[in-house]
Amino acid sequence: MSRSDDSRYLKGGPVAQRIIAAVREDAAIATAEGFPPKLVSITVGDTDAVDVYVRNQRAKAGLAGIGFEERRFAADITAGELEAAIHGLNADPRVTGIIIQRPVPAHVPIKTLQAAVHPLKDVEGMHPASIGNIVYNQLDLAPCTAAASVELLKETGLELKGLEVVVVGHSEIVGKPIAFLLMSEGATVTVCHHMTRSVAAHARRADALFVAVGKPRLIKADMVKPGACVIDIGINSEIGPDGESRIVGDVDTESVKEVASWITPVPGGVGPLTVAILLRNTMVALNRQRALYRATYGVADKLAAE
Ligand SMILES: NC(=O)C1=CN([C@@H]2O[C@H](COP(=O)(O)OP(=O)(O)OC[C@H]3O[C@@H](n4cnc5c(N)ncnc54)[C@H](OP(=O)(O)O)[C@@H]3O)[C@@H](O)[C@H]2O)C=CC1
Ligand SMILES: Nc1nc(=O)c2c([nH]1)NC[C@@H]1CN(c3ccc(C(=O)N[C@@H](CCC(=O)O)C(=O)O)cc3)C=[N+]21
Repeated sequence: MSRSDDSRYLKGGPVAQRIIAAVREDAAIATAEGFPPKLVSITVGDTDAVDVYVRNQRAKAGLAGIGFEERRFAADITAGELEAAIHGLNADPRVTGIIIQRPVPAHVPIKTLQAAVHPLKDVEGMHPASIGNIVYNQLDLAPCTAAASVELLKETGLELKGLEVVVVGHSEIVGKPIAFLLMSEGATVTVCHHMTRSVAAHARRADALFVAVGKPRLIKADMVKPGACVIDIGINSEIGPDGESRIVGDVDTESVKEVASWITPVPGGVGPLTVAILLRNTMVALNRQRALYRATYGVADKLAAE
């Protein structure tokens, strides 16, 4: 391999910084015009991956000039109480965006919660109506992790048209939207899941391999085509050799980086970009709300003046 280790790592930080700088400018203008953006996060129960995400959301929202509020609920809250809380946030004009952190406890139907978020405040693009947009090739507000993963693939400069892509994992929030985004870009997409007969056989054909499963070191070097781009989406907590808790992805990075031409590190890959895109989506939501406001009250003002 002629390239240095470092150039093989596809880092999310620099792309995230560019996005956050642009969001910061937009947020400052909107705030000066009387529309300060604000994101509300809903967490139910306790999960390590969610804690990392929320901590970074708070920090980066602060940098971008977006208000951030975390609502934490006990794991035994009822679905009805959660829905009521979401309806309250829908009705609050100070709230721009709502994100429901996954997973939620098994007794709470996640789809009902996602459908309760008003589509104009759906900064993750998880309402059924929002998911529909990416099927129709309207891509300006897509689920954040999926958008982040595809954006990192684009950083390689690879031609997406006709690219052989394999996605391992088909969750509604990561695997499926990645497949739709890539189909929109002209890639040929294969999606694997736990019933796939041989994930390895598919993975070895991929020019770009996306992995979102939640199993440390699931993807080993012999499952990767030489020269491929590997996007590791997993965020798993484990205890390292030093006895400290650490975050690892779903790919055995040490061995795979010897075969792949590009690999996203964990931490430092998809994660930071996911946070940046969540903030960018918050501004997309704000602009849609402002457009509706203008269309509704702008016309009313004109009528009143006539
Ligand atoms: N970096 C980021 O921004 C984000 C990271 N994540 C991380 O990504 C990972 C996946 O998250 P998420 O999609 O929400 O997880 P889910 O548990 O919802 O989905 C996991 C998927 O992996 C599939 N799967 C399970 N075992 C295998 C296997 N042995 N081979 C192939 N496929 C398998 C499952 O298939 P089936 O349904 O058929 O069982 C399912 O489609 C987690 O580590 C999570 O923490 C998640 C969101 C954002
Ligand atoms: N509705 C919903 N949407 C999600 O997108 C979602 C979710 N629920 N539940 C939890 C998972 C996990 N997730 C992360 C995103 C960024 C980092 C992140 O910023 N990681 C950094 C930081 C590492 C650190 O600070 O230690 C990194 O990978 O470099 C982590 C985890 C989003 N998820």
